[in-house]
Amino acid sequence: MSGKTLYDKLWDQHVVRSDDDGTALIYIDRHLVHEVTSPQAFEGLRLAQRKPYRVDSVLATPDHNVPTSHREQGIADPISRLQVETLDQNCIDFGITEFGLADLRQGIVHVVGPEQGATLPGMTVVCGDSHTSTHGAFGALAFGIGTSEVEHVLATQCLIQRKSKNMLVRVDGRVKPGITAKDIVLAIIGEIGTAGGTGYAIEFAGEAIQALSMEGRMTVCNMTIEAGARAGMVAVDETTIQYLKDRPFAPKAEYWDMAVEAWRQLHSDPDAHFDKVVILNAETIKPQVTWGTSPEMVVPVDDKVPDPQQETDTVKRNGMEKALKYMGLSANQAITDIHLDRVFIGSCTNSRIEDLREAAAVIKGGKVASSVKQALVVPGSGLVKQQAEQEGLDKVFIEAGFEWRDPGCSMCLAMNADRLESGEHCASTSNRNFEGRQGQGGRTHLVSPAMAAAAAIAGHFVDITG
Ligand SMILES: CC(C)[C@H](C(=O)O)[C@@H](O)C(=O)O
Ligand code: SF4
Repeated sequence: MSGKTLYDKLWDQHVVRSDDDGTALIYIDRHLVHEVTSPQAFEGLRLAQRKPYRVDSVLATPDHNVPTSHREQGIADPISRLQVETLDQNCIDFGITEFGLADLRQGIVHVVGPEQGATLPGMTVVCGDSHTSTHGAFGALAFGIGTSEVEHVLATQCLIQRKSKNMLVRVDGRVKPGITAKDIVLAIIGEIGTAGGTGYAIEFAGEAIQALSMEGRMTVCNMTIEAGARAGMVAVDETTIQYLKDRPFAPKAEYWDMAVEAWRQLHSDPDAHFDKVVILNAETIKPQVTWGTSPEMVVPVDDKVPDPQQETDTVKRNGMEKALKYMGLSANQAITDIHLDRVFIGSCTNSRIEDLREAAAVIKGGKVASSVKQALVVPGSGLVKQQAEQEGLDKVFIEAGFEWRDPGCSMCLAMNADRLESGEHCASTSNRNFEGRQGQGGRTHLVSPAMAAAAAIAGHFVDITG
């Protein structure tokens, strides 16, 4: 019998009951909650006169609808205000810990969980949000769920699931200087496509992944959902353990030692079987830029916008033509000729301290190009913001002409005041570039924080490694 993958181990440790039809009831250790997908779930609990099964497993924070400036004025948009106030009230009524708008610890739920040590190795972590895959970076089984499942987990601490197949994405070798986790994951999606991971749980491994910090691993796992897989994960190692030590929700004293011992088992066995294996060479990865309306429409910055005429598959060709039209780009145009109207550094993909450091390092001394209407830096949490300010990063951004905002999802999606106007091109460190994602008619180019910062200064994309 072959050994177990990391995913097999996490799955087996949480099965409460398996049924012959292939479904299983699994136990959930951590439930993260935000304002968008929770109101009906709490309403369901109320109607059924239920209480949360394990209230200390739940942690809530508003993120999608929060303003990122002038918070003292409250939330202007009535729908956004209602969502945030409803979360506050639900957390009070059900006794749930919430980092509200006025709390320094508030931020994007996928930044807040790990930062607090609320996400730990070996856990099952769910949230009514597709980017819950982020938390898999800690050797946890983490995936997004729908609102009815949010209610189910609140009420029972369990979920009915079907086990996925195992996929290994191995990135061998070391990346070149200037290449970040974002470039790695965009290159992976460029390779396997947005449906490449459908039906699989992906484990990311190899020298280039092991060499990443926890922030980098979170960036990679964050975009697993963009590769079609609900869960992505990385094995536990010293990097994981060091990151978690002394975090507020992490175990303390003798419990810490016991936990670390158990966490060290959280890796795939050498003889584990994967249903699919994809291998990339880190040395060949260049800074990535998306040119289209899907994360798989990505090329290296020194390349050109692809020509649909060269595509033999008619479905793909039509998709490319449609994307080029929406994006206002022409075939064979150099990526470095794409001019930017706005720049957004933020989102649960790239708003952690390291991301801000990388962006600031590129800016040093430079000024945002006069052709760029707006360049935003939105830290992922109040604590990230505070840390960045202690390091003086805010000054680097502000002096260069960036706006230094308060934490939230911001321009990642058009659910708050920060958005693109129709036709505008944006260099964005977020994870989705679908039509209208950052505002109706807006044109998103997904890049790393360093690439976004360099584009803000130049006014167009530049090869930061060239
Ligand atoms: C609003 C929420 C349900 C959604 C998600 O699930 O991912 C959002 O976070 C997104 O990134 O599109
Ligand atoms: S930052 Fe963007 S991707 Fe992340 S949870 Fe918020 S809206 Fe979703």
